Amino acid sequence: MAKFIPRAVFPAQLSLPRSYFLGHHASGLSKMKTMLSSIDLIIECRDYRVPLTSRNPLFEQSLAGLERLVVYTKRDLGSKDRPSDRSREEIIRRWHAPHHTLFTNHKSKRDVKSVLNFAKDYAAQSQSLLGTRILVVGMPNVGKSSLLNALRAEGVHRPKAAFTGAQPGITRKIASGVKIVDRDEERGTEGVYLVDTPGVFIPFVPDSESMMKLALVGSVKDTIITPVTLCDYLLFHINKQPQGQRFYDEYCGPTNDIVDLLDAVCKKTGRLGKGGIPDLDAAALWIIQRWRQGNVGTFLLDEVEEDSLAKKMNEEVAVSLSQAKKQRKQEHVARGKAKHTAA
Ligand SMILES: Nc1nc2c(ncn2[C@@H]2O[C@H](COP(=O)(O)OP(=O)(O)OP(=O)(O)O)[C@@H](O)[C@H]2O)c(=O)[nH]1
Repeated sequence: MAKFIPRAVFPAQLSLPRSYFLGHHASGLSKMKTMLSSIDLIIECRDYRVPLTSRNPLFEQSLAGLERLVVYTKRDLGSKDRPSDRSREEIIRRWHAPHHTLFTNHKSKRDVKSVLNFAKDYAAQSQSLLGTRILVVGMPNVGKSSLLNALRAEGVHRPKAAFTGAQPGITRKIASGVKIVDRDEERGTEGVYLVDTPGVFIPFVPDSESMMKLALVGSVKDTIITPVTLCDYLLFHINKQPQGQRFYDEYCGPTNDIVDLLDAVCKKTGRLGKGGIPDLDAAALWIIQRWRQGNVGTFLLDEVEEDSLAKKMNEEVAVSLSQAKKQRKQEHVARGKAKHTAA
């Protein structure tokens, strides 16, 4: 039998939307800016599976100058604590230096404690008389509220204070501070409070592949990109993993054809519509959900190398320059039209 060769590239999807910047993202961001003077520390949450694509230039601009802890959430979905995972994390740490970086699974006591200890040490150092206020920011659905709840449970043994959910946009407004560390007389520190914020999406996603990555990790609603396209992109990544096809070999042999895979899944799992027609969308959504739950491999969608962040930042500059050029052109055309109408 011929050796299976996975696709080397995924074709650009020119018709895909590349923005998802909603009203509550914009209002959340402007409210955050007005609060910064009363904030001591920022915790920026990033999804472990997309350490580059989840970089939001809006946070870089708005939060520059403030002390920041970068927390990579959902580590359990991207790492098995192999030596290769640990060396990747070292690279990511170096990207963010001098900011401190931590990697968490919200269900791991050890991971949650590492964030809590950072917050306690920070509070001890800053000796704020009014207590320490920490703003938690990040892309939609990255796990901000889950982290807040886990920190509160671990730190002050109190019940959940924020709603969480598998779709983006559960948190719509900035809440008031939630206590995660009590006043400590011995250390002479006041309490530590976390302020949860709505997820804020990137204003303009540079390419269709980045949009699909953000959709796969759940930063955009599942209705924005068709499930079959998204699942096809996931299949592209699955096939790139060593023995990736073992995640679907109970349905069919190795394939680069998403319809073949979905067809086989529909037949085996009974996802059939009227007249026995395979429900490809339902099968695609099912595979995507299984991946999101960690049942279809533990891998990243971004490639992490020492210089990847620098490259990404250069791309961002190029995109914003070309957008500025486009905007100037549109303004020029609009001015021309206005003159014509006036004449
Ligand atoms: N596997 C795993 N799932 C997580 C982790 N953290 C959060 N989640 C899940 O991710 C989903 C989103 O979590 P939320 O805490 O609601 O995310 P958010 O960033 O507050 O979302 P927005 O309301 O869009 O701002 C939920 O289904 C959580 O259970 C994690 O460390 N590991």
